[in-house]
Amino acid sequence: MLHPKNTEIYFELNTKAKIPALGLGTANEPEQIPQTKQAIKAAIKAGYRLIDTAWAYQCEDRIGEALREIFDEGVLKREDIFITTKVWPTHWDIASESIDRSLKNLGVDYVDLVLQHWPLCFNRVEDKNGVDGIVRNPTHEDGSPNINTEGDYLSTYKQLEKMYLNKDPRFKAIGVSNYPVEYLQRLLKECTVVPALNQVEIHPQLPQVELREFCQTHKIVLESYSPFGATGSPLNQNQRFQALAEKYSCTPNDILLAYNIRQGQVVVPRSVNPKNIVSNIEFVPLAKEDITFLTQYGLENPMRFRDEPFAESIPGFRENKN
Ligand SMILES: NC(=O)C1=CN([C@@H]2O[C@H](COP(=O)(O)OP(=O)(O)OC[C@H]3O[C@@H](n4cnc5c(N)ncnc54)[C@H](OP(=O)(O)O)[C@@H]3O)[C@@H](O)[C@H]2O)C=CC1
Ligand SMILES: O=C1O[C@H](CO)[C@@H](O)[C@@H]1O
Repeated sequence: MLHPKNTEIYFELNTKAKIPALGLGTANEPEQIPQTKQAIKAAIKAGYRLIDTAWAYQCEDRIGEALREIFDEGVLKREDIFITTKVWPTHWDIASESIDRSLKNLGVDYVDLVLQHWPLCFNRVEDKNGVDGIVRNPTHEDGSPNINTEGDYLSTYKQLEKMYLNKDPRFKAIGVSNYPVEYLQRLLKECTVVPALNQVEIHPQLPQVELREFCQTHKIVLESYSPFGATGSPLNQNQRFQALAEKYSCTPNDILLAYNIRQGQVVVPRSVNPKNIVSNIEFVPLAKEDITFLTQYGLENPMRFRDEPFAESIPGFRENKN
């Protein structure tokens, strides 16, 4: 049977815009940041049309360089690529400035989606070695996160909402990231614009069943980050996923991508390896019973791979750490 490639599948946001099911993640390790430009070019050549980035990844300028060269070739235009960027908690009270900075770095007039990166407020600490002169993850002397205790995490989304309602031309849709159900419930009570998307860690060992049901009810697209368990792709070593890969004659990574895409979830695997970038476009028709099996396995053996000390206060983040 003929199947589409992952890059040929699109989902719909509550704005009616189409979002590709597969995108390229760009939270590269610091030593890999210089490889971002070639990774973007390899991905676009392979058919990717979604780039997931953020001010905090320190690679938006390299994505901008790649896009300039791609657009100069004259085959693809800005509107052919879906770009997501995010507002980091250091910019929780200056979301508009953060968007300006990202657009300048990326060299584009607008992004398709802007997300609040984390429901947290950091104090801004200046340091010439920081990102644009700002410490990305500020901490106190004892190492604990330097949270602005007066700040309200919902304030960032409210700023995005106000700009969106004023038809700000710098972005087409707004959303959130790392929001648990409790925070979404509060957001829906206090805001009128339903987030188009919530980006969270999702894979068979963190199936996010409750969040998934909530987002489905409210027509919020879920997007999976760390689909392979982050750096080194540790999930592809899991024997259960390897056994399923044998059944479908594919790789465990293909199973992990299909787990999301087959459930209507956008997925943004990261790679700077052109071979892996190309291989990740292979679609696998993972059957319903195998998705159920994987989810059940995850409910019994939950594991969160992206552990951030600053996320301790967010409901759900303390449990199941790798
Ligand atoms: N909103 C948020 O808070 C967060 C968002 N994200 C987003 O999600 C993206 C993905 O998550 P991330 O945590 O980076 O990690 P992933 O789960 O995507 O794993 C990345 C690792 O998988 C490897 N890999 C990729 N493809 C293959 C393959 N086919 N076979 C074997 N190994 C492979 C990569 O190595 P190689 O380069 O050698 O291919 C890399 O080491 C991020 O880049 C970012 O855009 C991530 C974390 C938090
Ligand atoms: O999106 C993200 O990626 C990083 C790693 O750079 C993580 O902290 C953040 O939420």
